[in-house]
Amino acid sequence: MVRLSVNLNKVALIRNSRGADYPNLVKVAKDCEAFGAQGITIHPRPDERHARYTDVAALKEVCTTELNIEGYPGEKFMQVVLASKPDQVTLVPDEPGQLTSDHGWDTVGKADYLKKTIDRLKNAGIRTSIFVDPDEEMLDGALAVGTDRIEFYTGPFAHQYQGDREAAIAPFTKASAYARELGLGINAGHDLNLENLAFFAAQMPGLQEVSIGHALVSDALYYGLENTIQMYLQRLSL
Ligand SMILES: CC(=O)[C@@H](O)[C@H](O)COP(=O)(O)O
Ligand SMILES: NCC(=O)COP(=O)(O)O
Repeated sequence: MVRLSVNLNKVALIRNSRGADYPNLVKVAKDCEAFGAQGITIHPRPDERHARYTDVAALKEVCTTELNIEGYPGEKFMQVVLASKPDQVTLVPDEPGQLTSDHGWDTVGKADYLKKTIDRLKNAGIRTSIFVDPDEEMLDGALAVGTDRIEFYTGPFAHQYQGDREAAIAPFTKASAYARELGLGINAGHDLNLENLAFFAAQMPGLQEVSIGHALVSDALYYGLENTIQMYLQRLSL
């Protein structure tokens, strides 16, 4: 089974735009879970333009499925996740102020930093995942730094999907088989949507979890949140 973790960054973005607490992130998270989501993700960035650091503790109190916190492991981020102990922390190599995530870690060049960070998280009992491109050298590096899982950055797959989906998926299928050989758990995310998700999941041996936010929240404008979550779950069950 591939778990669906709903990323609520875009819900937080709407909340923040009026300086009040509506939509309320905790309520939306609980509703997503009631509607079938198997996890909740947020990605607080240093400017807190969508998810805020304080959202981590608030969500930790209510989430009954799996709470996944994504982000660059600056000291503030680390203090917040070590205090709240979400189920999973996904390390992402984003610069402060980056519009959105657009690449995976250099797990070889940043090995010392990643290893120290992963050790701190694992010592606190938190499962770790690191955001990577589908590249065998980077997967070897991921294994060496001790992460439990990797999350494939699926932006390039999503962008190429319309033009040539076989070419788009090929590096991911290959890397996914290699990650399994190494014993790494496999997550994936970025720009997955109703059109590309079923194909992606079907071609990815061992895929454990997808985190989806931008497209899912956008689809909810048309179909409603409950229907939308069911539609994504249906894509994962094909
Ligand atoms: C790592 C990743 O792909 C997601 O966390 C994504 O970056 C969240 O998207 P936004 O921050 O752009 O909403
Ligand atoms: N880790 C990917 C994620 O949480 C959501 O990315 P997107 O669906 O908002 O592109």
